[in-house]
Amino acid sequence: MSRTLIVSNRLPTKVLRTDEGLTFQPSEGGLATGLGSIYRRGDNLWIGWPGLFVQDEAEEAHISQELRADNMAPVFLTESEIHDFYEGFSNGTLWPTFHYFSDLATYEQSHWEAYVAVNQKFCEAVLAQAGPDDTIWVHDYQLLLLPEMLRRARPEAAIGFFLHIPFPSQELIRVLPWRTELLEGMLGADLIGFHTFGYLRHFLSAVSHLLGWPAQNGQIETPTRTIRVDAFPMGIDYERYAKAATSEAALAHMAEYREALRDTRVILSIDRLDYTKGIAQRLRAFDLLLQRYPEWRGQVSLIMLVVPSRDQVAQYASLKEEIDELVGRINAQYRTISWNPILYFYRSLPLEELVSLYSLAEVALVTPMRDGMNLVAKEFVASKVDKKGVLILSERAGAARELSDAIIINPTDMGQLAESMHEALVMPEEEQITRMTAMQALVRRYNVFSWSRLFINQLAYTKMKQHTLATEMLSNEATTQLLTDFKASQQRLILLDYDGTLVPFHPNPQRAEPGQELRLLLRALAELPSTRVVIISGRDRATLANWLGDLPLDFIAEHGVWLRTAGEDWQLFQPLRADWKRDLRPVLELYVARTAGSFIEEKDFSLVWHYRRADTDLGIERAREMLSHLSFMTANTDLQVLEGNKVIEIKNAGINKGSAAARWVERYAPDFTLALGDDRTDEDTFRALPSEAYTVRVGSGARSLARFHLASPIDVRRLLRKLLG
Ligand SMILES: O=P(O)(O)OC[C@H]1O[C@H](O[C@H]2O[C@H](CO)[C@@H](O)[C@H](O)[C@H]2O)[C@H](O)[C@@H](O)[C@@H]1O
Ligand SMILES: O=c1ccn([C@@H]2O[C@H](COP(=O)(O)OP(=O)(O)O)[C@@H](O)[C@H]2O)c(=O)[nH]1
Ligand SMILES: [Mg+2]
Repeated sequence: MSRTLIVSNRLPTKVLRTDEGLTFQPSEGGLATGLGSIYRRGDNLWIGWPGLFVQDEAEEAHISQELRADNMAPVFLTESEIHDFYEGFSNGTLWPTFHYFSDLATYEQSHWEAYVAVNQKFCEAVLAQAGPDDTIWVHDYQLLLLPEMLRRARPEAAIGFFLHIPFPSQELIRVLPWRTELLEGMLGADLIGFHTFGYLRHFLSAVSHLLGWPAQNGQIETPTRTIRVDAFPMGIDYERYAKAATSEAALAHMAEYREALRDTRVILSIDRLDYTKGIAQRLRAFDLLLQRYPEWRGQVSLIMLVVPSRDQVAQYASLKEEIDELVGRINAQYRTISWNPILYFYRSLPLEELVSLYSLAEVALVTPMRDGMNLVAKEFVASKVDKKGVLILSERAGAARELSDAIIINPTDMGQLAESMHEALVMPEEEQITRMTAMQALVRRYNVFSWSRLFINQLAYTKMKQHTLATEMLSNEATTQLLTDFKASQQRLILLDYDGTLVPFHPNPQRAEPGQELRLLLRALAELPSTRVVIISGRDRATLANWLGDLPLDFIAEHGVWLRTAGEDWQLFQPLRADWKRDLRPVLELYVARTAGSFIEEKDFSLVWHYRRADTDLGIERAREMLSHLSFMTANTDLQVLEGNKVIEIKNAGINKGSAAARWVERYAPDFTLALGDDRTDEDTFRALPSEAYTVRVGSGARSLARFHLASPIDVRRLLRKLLG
């Protein structure tokens, strides 16, 4: 039976070493609490780190056995892995970078090496568990390399990846020395999920700027695969919180707290200790509230629960000191014998106590500087059974995209924060209920179960589409058949596109020379008996002649405008005009001036605008503009505007690679035809050939008229070498 394997750095259970021996406790943090409710459903398995350094094999065996019974498989980390991978690269490099705290980030080669090694360790742990039909769902920034590692070991596996933290602007990603590896690591997945559309957009822009792979309709095309990307805002186990809020235990706690607090009103703040959560800023804003509105002194207390987290990382330890100091100062300044401004707890609490705090508080103050989602905000909403209470929420938490009925604030605007607390404290009950009702409907409906169902279904759908849409890979069997047919044939025709097919793209087109190895290969092919090898390219004839003209090859240049049979002169496909260039060249020049990095290539009977070296987004934008501009200018002429890979070409209509290829078929009547090409213009060739021809599209999984697919120029050359026998 197929299962889902959840893979994350932290397991939902953490093991602690206490005086009484090992104890097992629920983990804190949104990933563990959020997903904790779903993995037990069905026969699923969760693979991850149990949160401590294990001393010996006996301890390891004991922990494995205990966790196994609860559908968990532990990955143990050594002390130095915890230091370099977890505290170092994950929480000292990636966490600050992805939360826009780049100045706190460290860049240590040894931490990076540990990150690679631990991702590899996770890869082996997954491979040891995963059956061929299992779905693998990898989570979060500690495992960015894992999808690609798994992909290499299991090319066909269904692999999903979800990022729980923000994905920042590509300006921050590009600072990372290992940015390429990290992005490529994620792209090993079939489906990549983010909490918000904003994070998704940043990711697509990073992939397009830093790797050069464009996206369309939520899909990224790499040279070898198509990857789906989407936003899936994570939810919570709504009923668990709603039920817990009315449980006997929670009601008992509530009564106890209420008695101790008498009629003091409560503002609540709950987070892991983290500089991204804006805890210190929140304290200063509370101070400001008491200054601006002295009437709240003695009336309102801030209950602040801070859960210990990552205390071995330097910035976390110093933040703890700052908070201690601030709480001390504010309390010392305002407290009275019967009233404490801030009730500060530095520990974690069990669910019933947590929920009774949610119920008790009139206001929840969730004001992170940056937060992937923030589940505390949703848990507060779910726990408000009587629908009274106000949520103050940072616009920089993922949750703010959904919870628009909260009071949305900018967490750095101290004045706004203080005012929002006042506003919350005086908000009429009716308005509280209206807002809370709307938020509850949303949090109840888009809960953690629907979230995971949506992701897993989307992953299955993506996988299915990959199978049905992709042109068949040129398999070993198909290659064997191709070679047999080739040997048996009397007259062979081989049509080879140049860029993207025989050689990879180069940012400067004039630098994509063939090289000695390719030249030897082409010569050997052309010297086989009864074999015509044709270079069929959009390039100008001079360049092709310069690079390959001395070889016994035929040429189709400028997309079919110029033709040359080996040993003869160039001929025009048909008489053509070029006087239109005079009118259109200034238009292209205008776009060159407006698009840094773009340039014009002039051929005898066409003009090409190249934007491969321009900023990717600007290039796409200008290309769109140019297309509409040119379609207006070329209406009712016999010119054609053609879009290619980062180029726009204007040429005479009716002449293309297909019409030229047809001439060769007519002239030589081959009984074996092989055509290879990577671009839209090569589809004309594929269309023009008889159905028994071997047509092969090179590159990504785009739809093609070709019968087969090959991944890259490397595979093309490998195939051509096989023809030599
Ligand atoms: O494992 P730790 O180092 O102890 O840290 C705890 C977790 O913190 C982060 O949680 C995030 O996930 C939440 C759910 O998607 C989201 O609401 C929140 O905004 C994130 O910060 C981290 O991403 C997890 O990997 C950690 O386990
Ligand atoms: O004493 C506590 C306080 C909080 N939490 C949980 O920790 C999670 C925090 O998740 P959130 O998404 O708000 O932020 P993260 O810590 O993941 O960045 C929430 O589910 C809380 O219920 C907990 O388990 N014990
Ligand atoms: Mg090409």
